[in-house]
Amino acid sequence: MTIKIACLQLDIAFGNPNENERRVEREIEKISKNHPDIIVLPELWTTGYDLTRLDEIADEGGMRTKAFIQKLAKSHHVNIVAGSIARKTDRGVTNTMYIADRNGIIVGEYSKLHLFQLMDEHLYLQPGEEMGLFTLENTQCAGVICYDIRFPEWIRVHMVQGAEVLFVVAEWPLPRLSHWRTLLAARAIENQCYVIACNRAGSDPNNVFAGHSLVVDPWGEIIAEANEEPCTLMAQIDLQKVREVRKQIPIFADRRANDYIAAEKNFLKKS
Ligand SMILES: O=C(O)CCC(=O)C(=O)O
Repeated sequence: MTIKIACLQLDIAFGNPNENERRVEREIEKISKNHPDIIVLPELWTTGYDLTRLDEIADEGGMRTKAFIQKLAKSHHVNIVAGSIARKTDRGVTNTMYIADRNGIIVGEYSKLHLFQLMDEHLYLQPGEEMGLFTLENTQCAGVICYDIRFPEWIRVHMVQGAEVLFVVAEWPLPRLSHWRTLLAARAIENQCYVIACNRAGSDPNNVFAGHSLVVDPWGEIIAEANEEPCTLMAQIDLQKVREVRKQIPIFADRRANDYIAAEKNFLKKS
């Protein structure tokens, strides 16, 4: 089964949800003419990293964003992995991804677990409490956000529960572009899954972002990659390839989870 993906590598207007919604609406309108099955947006696409103004600009309960992407998904009959947004909750603001299917139904949500101290996330945001598993096009998928890709054990927990495609949404800065490419390829190889990674383009008052959205196949080959400019990256993925690679080198059967847990417990007991 093949699935056509479009990653919208947007430049994000700093702290301006109205303008960002206009951009996303326009881009989705344009790209829908190519009939993608799944459209992916970057991290914090409504506000960017305007963290000091979250009181003003974060989305109360994610209500506005959910309604916005549900409407677009339904009217263009396309699945949307809607990057992430700053969401106000009872326990503070979370960095939250929503997923809408072709009928405009929210089929998943995930809030970033690992907060990135280098960009002050820990001062303004609360970590998520749930996993990022969801089903799209009859395929088990996982979604994580930016810094999360530095934590292979978190992604592994999703993969052992059957995920075949990993969506990564990001605002990854240019100085660490080489980490971005290497970490994404490593996550694909070690989990024998497709990795669909949508980064933002452009800059904000503190950072220049890397772009280079990319799609990696389960053998670790990069099958599509953007440059640093705003653009839409298109790719076709074939799920048969996941099954073939997993059959050829059966890492999920060969892994020794109980030994890892015992070794870690032992270490913790001693330390
Ligand atoms: O891990 C990194 O180098 C970048 C992470 C990041 O920019 C983020 O999580 O927003």
